[in-house]
Amino acid sequence: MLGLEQVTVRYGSTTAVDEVSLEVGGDAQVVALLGPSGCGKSTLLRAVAGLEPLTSGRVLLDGADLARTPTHRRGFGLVFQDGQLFPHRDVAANVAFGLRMARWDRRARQDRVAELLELVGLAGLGARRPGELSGGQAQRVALARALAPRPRLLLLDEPLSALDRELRDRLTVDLAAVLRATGTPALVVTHDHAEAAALAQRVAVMDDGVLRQVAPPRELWRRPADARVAAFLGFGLVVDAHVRAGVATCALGAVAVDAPDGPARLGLRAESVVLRPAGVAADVLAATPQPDGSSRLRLRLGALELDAVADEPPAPGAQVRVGLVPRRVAVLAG
Ligand SMILES: Nc1ncnc2c1ncn2[C@@H]1O[C@H](COP(=O)(O)OP(=O)(O)OP(=O)(O)O)[C@@H](O)[C@H]1O
Repeated sequence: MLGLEQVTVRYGSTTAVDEVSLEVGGDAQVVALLGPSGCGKSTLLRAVAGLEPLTSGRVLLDGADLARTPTHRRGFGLVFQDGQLFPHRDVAANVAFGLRMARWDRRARQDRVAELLELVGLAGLGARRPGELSGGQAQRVALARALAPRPRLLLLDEPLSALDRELRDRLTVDLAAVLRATGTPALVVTHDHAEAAALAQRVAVMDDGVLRQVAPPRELWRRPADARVAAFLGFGLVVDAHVRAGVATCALGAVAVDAPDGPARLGLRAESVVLRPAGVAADVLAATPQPDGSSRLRLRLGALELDAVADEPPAPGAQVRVGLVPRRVAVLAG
């Protein structure tokens, strides 16, 4: 179990990481660190790896302080965005690198390399050079290399972000399966919501060096801590509502929510709002076609402007009736 206790990293007058406390392992085997560019995600990961000195705070592994343990003695596996494979060694030698360092004997190395290449779906490619691999294959090799010496923790910094969307979606599924299969605790830095939700049991939202919220993905997207976290998670609009007996009433009508009676704030994204024959009237300001044939609408409803999705695109200037989809509406916690 990795434990961060009030970890702070400063560069001169910039506080890149500000008193972050977090646990990785146990029932949160994979934790995703999600946040906008420049919020301090990479700095935190580098601090855990021992590549960045802490200004204050502690990094603990199974209760032991790592302050005096250099990077190569921490037993962590690292994977970066661009793989950073050794270009002059073949795939098998890349995967075997950590095993050589740890003085595994030849036979054990060969077996482990074969096992890892199989695990990441590259069996038979051991003799290839990195230059002969696709981007996706190279990232799989980087993952195999990091996992080979049975690390105590995996640190992944945007491991899939250099890949195109389709490949990335496929590799996300594979990466989740590999992490589950090996049971290795992992801290994954990403700015991709779908990737965070697919990989992690817990998502930590970081902003301006501070952890704003740590929660399982489902809970995070249903109950963001505040308007700032909600906005980062894609809830572009926050509306006031009143809850009674599990039903919230707001400018967009009534919607079932899991919240106590009283005032509440609802986070809405385009997918939260759909056309409903008996819904609330709104004017269409614009309709943008989506790749799947649906449309994204910009609507005006009284003083509000909001986004919605529609299967059939209405003409700009038309009036539509809209309502809310319960499971796509967030209730802000604060
Ligand atoms: N070596 C450094 N010296 C000075 N400032 C740095 C250094 N590394 C990072 N910073 C600053 O610390 C802050 C956090 O940077 P960091 O790279 O951790 O963010 P990030 O969330 O990983 O961003 P991105 O998603 O763009 O990679 C930024 O303001 C950055 O400019």
